[in-house]
Amino acid sequence: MVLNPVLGKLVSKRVVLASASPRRQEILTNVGLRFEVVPSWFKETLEKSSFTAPYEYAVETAKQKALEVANRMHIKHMRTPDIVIGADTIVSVDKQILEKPVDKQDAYRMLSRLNGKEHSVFTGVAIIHCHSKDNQLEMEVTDFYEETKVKFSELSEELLWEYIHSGEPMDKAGGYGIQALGGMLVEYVHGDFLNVVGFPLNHFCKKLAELYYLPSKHNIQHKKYDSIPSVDTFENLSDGESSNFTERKVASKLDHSGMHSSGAAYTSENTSAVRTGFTVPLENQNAVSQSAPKLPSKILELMDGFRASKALFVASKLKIFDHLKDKGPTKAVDIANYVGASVCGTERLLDACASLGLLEKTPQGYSNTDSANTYLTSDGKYSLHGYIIHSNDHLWPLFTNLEFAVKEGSRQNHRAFGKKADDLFKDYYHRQEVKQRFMAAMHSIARLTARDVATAFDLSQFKSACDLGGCTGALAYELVQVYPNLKVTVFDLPEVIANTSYFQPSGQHTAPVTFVSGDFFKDNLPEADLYILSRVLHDWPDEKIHVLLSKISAVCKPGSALLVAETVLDEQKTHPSVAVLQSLSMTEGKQRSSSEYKQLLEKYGFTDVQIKITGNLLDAVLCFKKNLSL
Ligand SMILES: Cc1cn([C@@H]2O[C@H](COP(=O)(O)OP(=O)(O)OP(=O)(O)O)[C@@H](O)[C@H]2O)c(=O)[nH]c1=O
Repeated sequence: MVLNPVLGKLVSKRVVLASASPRRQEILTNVGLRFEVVPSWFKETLEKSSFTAPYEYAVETAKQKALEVANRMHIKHMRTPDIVIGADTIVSVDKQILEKPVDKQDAYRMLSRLNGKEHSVFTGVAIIHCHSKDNQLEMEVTDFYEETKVKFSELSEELLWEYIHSGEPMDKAGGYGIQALGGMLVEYVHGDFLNVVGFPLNHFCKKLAELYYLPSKHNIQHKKYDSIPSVDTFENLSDGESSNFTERKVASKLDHSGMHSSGAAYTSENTSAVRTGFTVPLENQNAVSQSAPKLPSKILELMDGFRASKALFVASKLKIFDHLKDKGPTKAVDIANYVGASVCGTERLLDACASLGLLEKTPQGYSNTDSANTYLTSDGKYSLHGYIIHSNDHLWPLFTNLEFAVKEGSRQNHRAFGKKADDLFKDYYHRQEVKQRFMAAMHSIARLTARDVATAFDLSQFKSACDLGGCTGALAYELVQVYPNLKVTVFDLPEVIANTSYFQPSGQHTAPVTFVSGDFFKDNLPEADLYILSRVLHDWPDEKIHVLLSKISAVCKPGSALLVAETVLDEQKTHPSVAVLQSLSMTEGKQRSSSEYKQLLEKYGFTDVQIKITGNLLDAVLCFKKNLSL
């Protein structure tokens, strides 16, 4: 339950907390907000002397933390969140800014400065609303700060050192945690206590109310938002894109005076627009247009989505991106000749790709965008070409029959391909060409996700791993790069193992990876300290999973572990949509939430189940075989 209706407005949104702070996670979880945690990689190294007031530093740092995550998720992980929240807490005393101490001596220096005095704790917060339009990331930044005054008692040296040796100060601004032992140092607090802990919840809710409350025409200029509206008021709230958030966006002026580190312009106003690579439509610069009905852009985008997907598929199939790689601008007629297609048809396809941000068009011709070079050419390290072709040749026909799939509740292989696959993978492996296509598709996703899966947990304690259904070995090769002492066995069907040589990485020492053929439902599993199931569990029905997990549990020695890589659903099972939409293929398996994975794995004797949402297409779940002596 979400008590506060403002937070309720976020229920259907993909919210990301760009913070590693466990306190922030707890404060927001406690009020029922559902979000994904993607810690920011932004280094807190802004030049403090360039800010006139300490809170400006906290706000800017919060903003940069959130922008970094929004950009990374959009570009690197191709998962654009709806909202990214960033925060930064600092302590200010005698015009100095104190952050987290670097060591015990530093903690002592900080606590001594605070001793017996009043200081201010500032938390800067940035709320970034993101939209992906024509593959460009559009962001709207709202930021604010909260100040709380805290006074320390006069404390003895001995007490300060005792406190420092407790270890508590090290990951906390100013070197103390008011919510725990540090509470004993504090004489009084004036202001929001949670602001000191790391997140000004009350101010955050007010800010959301400001963003989502739809004011009438009369009060649009004058309404002051200094309280969280009552539930009644919230009956005026509208949903999603028709909310006041869009209204405010229309009213905001675009001020190109500010540039953030990635070069996108944003205003320094409280609510501001960050726009990357696009111009503001004229009507949006004019506040008069507020009364005009807004385009339901999300719905229109969905309505057209199939055309966009198919344009991408056909351009990939015709190898247009391969042809344009490392080439200057090329005329449509030359591309048409190369691909053996009509000039007029090719030109329309090229224009469509340019409009989707996949190609660049100049008077000299068409060329690849950077992301086309990286992801759409067939031989790139992070090429998605294999998965795109699989989507066109396999998923598209299945989804064309979605209506039957929903009505009958079953996979539509017979309608799509004229035959019923009695076993999920039999059809794939029947023909060489289909087998290669499927392996290339799996390879694409594995390459793109391998680093995040391999580093989601510290696996350096394991000497040997066995990747069950490890296909081309993409994850295995990544694991041995990250953990040089690890040896990985890739275990997969003989038909798969026979075709893996094509996918071996070049220029990498391949010895720590070996391939063993077998059927993980029937054959003995190779011995290992760590078993891996990447993108396996969601494909199979409960009976098959029972066979597989029972076998793994039986061979796993106490203390050994199982790493599962899947897209983990939120508890409501509506996000991330990539997994929810995948379910529509109607395989007999299913996607699961964190609690479902935990329950499933515990049922087979695994404990200490830890789940890491990576922000990439695959998340990671690590669990350990129960120690019998416990
Ligand atoms: C004064 C005080 C601070 N904190 C913690 O101090 C960190 C500040 O550092 P930050 O840079 O704002 O955040 P972070 O922890 O580095 O996380 P991130 O957002 O990823 O930068 C946050 O954790 C806060 O809770 C407490 O837990 N209790 C207190 O009384």
